[in-house]
Amino acid sequence: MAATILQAIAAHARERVAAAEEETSLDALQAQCRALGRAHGSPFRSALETPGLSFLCEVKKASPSKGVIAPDFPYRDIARDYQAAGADAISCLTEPKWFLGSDQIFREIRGAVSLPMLRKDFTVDEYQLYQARLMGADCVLLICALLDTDELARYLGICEELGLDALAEAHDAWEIASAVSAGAKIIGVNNRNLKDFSVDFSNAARLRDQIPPGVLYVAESGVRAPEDVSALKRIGADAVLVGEALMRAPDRGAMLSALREAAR
Ligand SMILES: O=P(O)(O)OC[C@@H](O)[C@@H](O)c1c[nH]c2ccccc12
Repeated sequence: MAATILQAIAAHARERVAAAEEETSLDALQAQCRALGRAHGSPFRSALETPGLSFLCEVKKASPSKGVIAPDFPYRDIARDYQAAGADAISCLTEPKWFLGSDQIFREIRGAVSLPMLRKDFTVDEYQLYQARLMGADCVLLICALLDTDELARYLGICEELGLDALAEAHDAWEIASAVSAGAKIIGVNNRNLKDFSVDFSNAARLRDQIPPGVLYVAESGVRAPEDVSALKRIGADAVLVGEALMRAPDRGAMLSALREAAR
């Protein structure tokens, strides 16, 4: 079977971890985290728990399916615009090869806004969880298609120790069941299939009932217009993750305001 792009991205993530470990060992990273102490307060989770639909706004220069989305990429200004227009949290891609993100971009945005931040990367190693804590992330992404239930549970345990929230991302009922049994408290259902990048906007709605009460529910990808937001609000999503539509908008603040209006 031909390797999917997801597998290629994951393999590259493993190489990135190996290269980073040459510089700083896992032990050293863990010691730095201990010195920093556990993060307090779960601001990411709290942002989702507030009544109404929360907006997770993504800072993303490129993607494997679309190539470069934002040639001009004033990422700090973009994050500030999101914050000014009422975003509840920011999702920042740090994957360098396909999404043209970086840890440095994350850190700079962290310094520019006060909103909770999701470090969006392809978690394949616990090393990345400690990295996330040290770059000031409030939440990490755990993609169920890359991790079995035991790994998910182990990573969720490390996140708990570090005081990080975790967004477990699923694409089908089976992956949701895995996330639930691993103990995920925030589950995202992606409308985009990461194996072939096709987007089926009804996916998040169709799988809504699979998410148990008490687990926060994030609908991800393919939100283009106010009516998409209203549809996700109707099914009782706690949050929506919007990337490309905001990144391409000539006036990002105005676009976010229009989307938020549709969620009222
Ligand atoms: O740009 P969109 O269609 O609004 O989608 C945003 C976000 O959901 C998408 O970037 C995403 C969802 N899950 C991911 C996992 C890895 C990288 C990216 C993603």
